Amino acid sequence: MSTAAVKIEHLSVCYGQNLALSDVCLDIQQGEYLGIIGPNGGGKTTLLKAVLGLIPASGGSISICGEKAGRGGQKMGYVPQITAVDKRFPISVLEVVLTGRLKQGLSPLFRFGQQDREKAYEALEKVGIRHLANRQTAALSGGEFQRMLIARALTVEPEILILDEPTASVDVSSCSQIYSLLKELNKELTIIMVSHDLLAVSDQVSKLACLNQHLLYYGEPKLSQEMMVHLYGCPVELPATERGRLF
Ligand SMILES: Nc1ncnc2c1ncn2[C@@H]1O[C@H](COP(=O)(O)OP(=O)(O)OP(=O)(O)O)[C@@H](O)[C@H]1O
Repeated sequence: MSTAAVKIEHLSVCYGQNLALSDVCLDIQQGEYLGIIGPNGGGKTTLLKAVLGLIPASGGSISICGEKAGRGGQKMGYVPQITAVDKRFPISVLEVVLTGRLKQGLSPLFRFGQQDREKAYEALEKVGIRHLANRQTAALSGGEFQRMLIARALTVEPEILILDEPTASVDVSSCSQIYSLLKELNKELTIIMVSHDLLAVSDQVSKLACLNQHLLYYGEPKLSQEMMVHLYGCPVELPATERGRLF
């Protein structure tokens, strides 16, 4: 049997006295496309950050392809949830994508090399915005901006792509383009995506996790009204495609 891409065992994470995650166990297989849903404050971002080794576990453990999380050399690309951007900040698309190549412990004299530029252009090509390389980020649409962030994550040549609400503030047509791109990338990469978009989650992913401090569900991407009440504490309008296959 192959090693799990991400193995989470009895994970808990606290911020001071605030318990954000409690006893979460999850085995994410290589090649999986996992969607994570849950209410605001349910611990979704915290789970992603713990997997990335950005915050410590208070209890339990996480391993990535058999290695303890947080060790150097683990191939994960991260598309963070960006809620506010200062549009006046003068930076081009290529410059943002290149920041994905930055490593820890850089000298002040560091300059990006030819290989960094090649990787950045390759990533831009992959997400379909190479032609925007020299454009200022302030002049991008919401969908183009998200593609740029995905390109940035791809420059580390990840085996696992982790995305936190990649379609927040993106219109319907750009959303569907981003989901097509993710489907394509999933042919080569394991994907873990947090989303509030229930239609996307039920339609796009291969596995679904429902998180509200505890892991309430992990399995086939089917949504039920019972599950929604359990997760959100009230009935939720399910997408039309889901209503047709309620279980
Ligand atoms: N840096 C922090 N310091 C203290 N508490 C935090 C910190 N980050 C998150 N929390 C708390 O941890 C809990 C989980 O937050 P988290 O951001 O992981 O939830 P989420 O499910 O991603 O929420 P959302 O859907 O709103 O993005 C919340 O109660 C939040 O207030």
